[in-house]
Amino acid sequence: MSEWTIGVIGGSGLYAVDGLENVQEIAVESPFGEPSAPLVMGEMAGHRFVFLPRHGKGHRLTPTEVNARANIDALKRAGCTDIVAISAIGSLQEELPPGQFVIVDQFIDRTRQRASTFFTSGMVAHVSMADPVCPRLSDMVAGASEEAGANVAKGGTYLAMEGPQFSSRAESHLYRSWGADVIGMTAMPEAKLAREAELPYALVGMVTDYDCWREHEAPVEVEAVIAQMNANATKARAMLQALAASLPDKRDASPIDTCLDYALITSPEARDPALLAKLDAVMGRIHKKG
Ligand SMILES: CSC[C@H]1O[C@H](OP(=O)(O)O)[C@H](O)[C@@H]1O
Ligand SMILES: Nc1ncnc2[nH]cnc12
Repeated sequence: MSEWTIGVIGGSGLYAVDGLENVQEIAVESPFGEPSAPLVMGEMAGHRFVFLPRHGKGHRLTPTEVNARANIDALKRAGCTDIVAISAIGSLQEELPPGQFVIVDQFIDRTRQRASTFFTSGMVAHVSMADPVCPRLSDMVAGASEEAGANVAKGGTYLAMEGPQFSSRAESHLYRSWGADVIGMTAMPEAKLAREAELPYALVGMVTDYDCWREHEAPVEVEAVIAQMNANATKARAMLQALAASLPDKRDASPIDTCLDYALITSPEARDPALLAKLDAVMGRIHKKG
């Protein structure tokens, strides 16, 4: 039996996956609020997959409204061992054209209106975000993306903006000057929360547009993003099938599986029992240890 359960967070244009067997839709309750949608659970090539459309059924939720805490908590409750997130991204670099897949490995977080930690007053933790994605999972999704026929850039810095409006040209130039390669509105705080929940996370970004920094080109509009995403979505689905086919049954431990061992700072007697109860999934491994 496979030791992997891959949570898949589908972004704009990817609202379902292909090839799942024994599919069940389950509404998972989270103490952090409502996840974006019920979880779609099934199997591919003998491995469990759990799919969640980030913006909800019919793309109801703005990037700010996506409850990333509830989503990550629900995926953890559903037994996910790892998370593959998929996102539409704007390109800030000439050599990353629409259609290109970028396996993101760094972030600049410019979001400002989102709950970005599970660990609030009564249970404080400081996880490392120096290396914010899982290298093993990122390598696997890079290989699977190539197998699906995509042009793949391994590594890239993702600027997370609040949205929902796209950037001004001045902002787009500023982010380029900071060394950002791609831009989106959702992978933060998602990646931070995955790390707090001890879930290895990889982000497959699919370039849909050149944002608005190219002075002589029309600025990004949703219509163009969706048209390009529809073209990319077939490859994204094939990438997931290639990933399933490439996974061994055995899952070696990742250092991310136990990263809270170095992150919790509140002394046991100062911990808030009510918050600890809410963290029964996020800190499930530590609760079990007693
Ligand atoms: C539809 S354009 C902007 C929208 O697309 C991206 O969503 P996701 O990351 O969920 O694929 C971007 O972050 C914005 O939310
Ligand atoms: N240009 C862009 N800016 C922010 N998010 C995006 N998602 C896709 N394209 C984008």
